[in-house]
Amino acid sequence: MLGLYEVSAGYGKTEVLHDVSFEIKENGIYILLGRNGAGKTTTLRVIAGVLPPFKGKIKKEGNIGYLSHSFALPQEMSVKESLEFFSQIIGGDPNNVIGRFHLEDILDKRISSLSQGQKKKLSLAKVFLKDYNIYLLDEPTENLDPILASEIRKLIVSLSKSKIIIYTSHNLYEAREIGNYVIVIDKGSISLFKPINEIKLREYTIGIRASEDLSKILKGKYQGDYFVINLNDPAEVNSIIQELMRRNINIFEIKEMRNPLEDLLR
Ligand SMILES: Nc1ncnc2c1ncn2[C@@H]1O[C@H](COP(=O)(O)OP(=O)(O)OP(=O)(O)O)[C@@H](O)[C@H]1O
Repeated sequence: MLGLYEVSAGYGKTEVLHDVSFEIKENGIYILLGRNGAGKTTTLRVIAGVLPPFKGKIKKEGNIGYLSHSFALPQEMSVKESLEFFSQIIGGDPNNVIGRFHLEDILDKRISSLSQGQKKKLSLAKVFLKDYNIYLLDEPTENLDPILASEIRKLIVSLSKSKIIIYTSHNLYEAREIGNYVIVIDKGSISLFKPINEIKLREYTIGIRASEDLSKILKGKYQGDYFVINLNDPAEVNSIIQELMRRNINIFEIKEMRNPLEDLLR
């Protein structure tokens, strides 16, 4: 369980979060969305306890693992030394994370010489050294190659059955793929807190490039080369493809034109 009750917070005299309230009782992945500077990182910092709020109450049951955006790794240590150091402080066995986060080849490298993605892998390894009840993950897949990003998403999805995970991301496709709930923060205030399914189902827009004029066959309109169709459910794509194939129309391309989550940030 995690609850924020009329929490205001900021830096110096500047208030960044204004009366933020929400309660999380169910396990799952809560995607925290918002424009740059909206207050996502500040929200996570307040929950993690590294930034004391100006006012309000925070209730947390269980321990918290925090993947910070700006976590300072010990630059002079090697990857291996840093993992041993973290495990002495917070517990856990480095051997359990070395393979999981593909750190084998960089164990002897100094942290100061790592790429951004390698640093991210190490920061993730630190968070997953130990088992927590609540995970706060600030852009966990940023700077990762697509293979590792996909593995991290799978790991997070499998964990989410028994954990509360708050996840910030600017990747709306990723958010849609793995999120159970979406929390939108707009200029320091919560503007939406909803199951992601309800948002997914609202509208789905695809564009089709094909060998024939589709306006005589389907409901929609042309935008450039693409015939654009609004669907209520992504599964409707299947019947459209079948219909076009039945008419011997060649489909060159089908793409998603707009992600419904985008609308939440406007
Ligand atoms: N250490 C700090 N000192 C002063 N102001 C800060 C500090 N950190 C953040 N801010 C300000 O607080 C506001 C919210 O920042 P925050 O990092 O929480 O936003 P965010 O939603 O995580 O943004 P982004 O998507 O760009 O990472 C911004 O206006 C930012 O300039």
